[in-house]
Amino acid sequence: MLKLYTVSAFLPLPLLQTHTPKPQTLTITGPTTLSGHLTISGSKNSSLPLLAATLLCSNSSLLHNVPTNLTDINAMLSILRSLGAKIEVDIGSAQILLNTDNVRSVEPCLEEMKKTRGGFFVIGPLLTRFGEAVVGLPGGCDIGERPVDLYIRGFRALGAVVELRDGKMLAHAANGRGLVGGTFHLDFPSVGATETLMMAACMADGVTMLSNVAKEPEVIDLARFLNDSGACVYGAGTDKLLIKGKCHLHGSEYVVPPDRIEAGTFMLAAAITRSCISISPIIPSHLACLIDKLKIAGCRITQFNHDTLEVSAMPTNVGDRMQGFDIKTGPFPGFPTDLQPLTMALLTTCRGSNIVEESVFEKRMSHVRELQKLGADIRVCGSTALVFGGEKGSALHGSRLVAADLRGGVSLVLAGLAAEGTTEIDGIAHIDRGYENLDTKLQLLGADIKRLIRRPLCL
Ligand SMILES: CC(=O)N[C@H]1[C@@H](OP(=O)(O)OP(=O)(O)OC[C@H]2O[C@@H](n3ccc(=O)[nH]c3=O)[C@H](O)[C@@H]2O)O[C@H](CO)[C@@H](O)[C@@H]1O
Ligand SMILES: C=C(OP(=O)(O)O)C(=O)O
Repeated sequence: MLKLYTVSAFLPLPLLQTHTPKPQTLTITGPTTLSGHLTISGSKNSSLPLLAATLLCSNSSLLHNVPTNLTDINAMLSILRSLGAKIEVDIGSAQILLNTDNVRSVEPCLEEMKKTRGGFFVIGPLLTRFGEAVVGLPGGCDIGERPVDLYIRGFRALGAVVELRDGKMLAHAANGRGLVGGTFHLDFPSVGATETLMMAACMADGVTMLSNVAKEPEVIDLARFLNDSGACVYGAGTDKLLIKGKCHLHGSEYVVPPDRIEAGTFMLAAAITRSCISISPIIPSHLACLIDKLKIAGCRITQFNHDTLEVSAMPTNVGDRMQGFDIKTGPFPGFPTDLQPLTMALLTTCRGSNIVEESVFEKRMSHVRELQKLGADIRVCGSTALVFGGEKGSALHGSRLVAADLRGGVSLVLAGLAAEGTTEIDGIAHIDRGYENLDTKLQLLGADIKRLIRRPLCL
């Protein structure tokens, strides 16, 4: 079996992928210096629960600034369509119009469910709207065990009978009618469980009190959309939610905010390449932790207007030895776990021995082995990594790598931008789940990065 490679500049992903996409490879030639301005897409992790929440709303809902060129978003749209939702996507204006009035099914397509963790959000709206739901257990990045115990116990607190069977969660209202308000304390402030239980409680009969909930900006977005649609959700952004159930929610319009993780990714890209770029729109308070760390490293971060940041990591700002720093991930407002692998890539090029502690997911270290192939000196013990940059930071060199998950995959792209020579990265379907046109955006900033489609040739 021989393989042929063909080059394509930018391949928009089809809206509905009915076929298995051909394996693709990113090839990066470094080291690169980036410059210019970049527009940040709408947030994937806000869009996914918002799309699910439209199952609670009568008439049409209109979402603006949705990152429509993500496989995660397209899998979510397929899941909603499999339930009977009518959906119109305007790719050019990043708008999605949804009407779920004709939804009758409580069991979304199992195959589509396997493609995205976000698809599991539909269980909350389905259970509260129809009194029952049968939903495949969530997929998503392989970064830990990712159990669903908080969802199960939360639904039970709202009067549901829940069991796991044949890779699915089966839930129905114990009273045969619908969910009822209840009280539930989350052992850990899980983002997905908070959002799912919030949606379920919106149409439960009575008042629900959820404590130790997630405070992530995406939770606040969902609460805003639900309240705009007639729900009564109080306390979003604090660790307690009080939700008064309503019999009826109506459609509304919502503008998805910029993706804080994509913004952080490009800030780190500027830092690792010792470049100066600007990005907008962003909400600086969503990135406070990263901004603080980059300032410690010596980067100059300047805010223009309310939504534009310039990140300068030019040698004139940071010297030729960027200062390292330690990080410990945690729920918002802590350091985002989604930026941990990318920050680790930067730290390999910084001075000193720096500690990266992953406290949210127990298995989010798969990028380490690949970064080591580039010459990085990293030692891992459990969920903690020690990154040795030495006096100057490691000098990375190109290699052939495999992305094993979304953010781990993009950490390899960042390292490839800084490495001497050519880096090839396979497994980029993981990256396409969560980054719109990453290669095209980096090209616009001056990176030498190409997407290759691998066509196996059988002789
Ligand atoms: C689509 C989406 O928004 N994904 C984000 C969401 O994932 P997701 O919602 O899956 O992450 P969670 O906040 O639920 O997970 C945090 C921790 O809680 C644990 N847990 C969760 C639920 C449960 O029932 N039991 C349990 O033990 C998980 O195993 C993990 O260790 O938040 C994560 C943490 O910010 C981000 O990395 C993901 O990008
Ligand atoms: C882990 C992520 O996504 P998911 O929760 O969908 O696996 C992510 O966005 O980094």
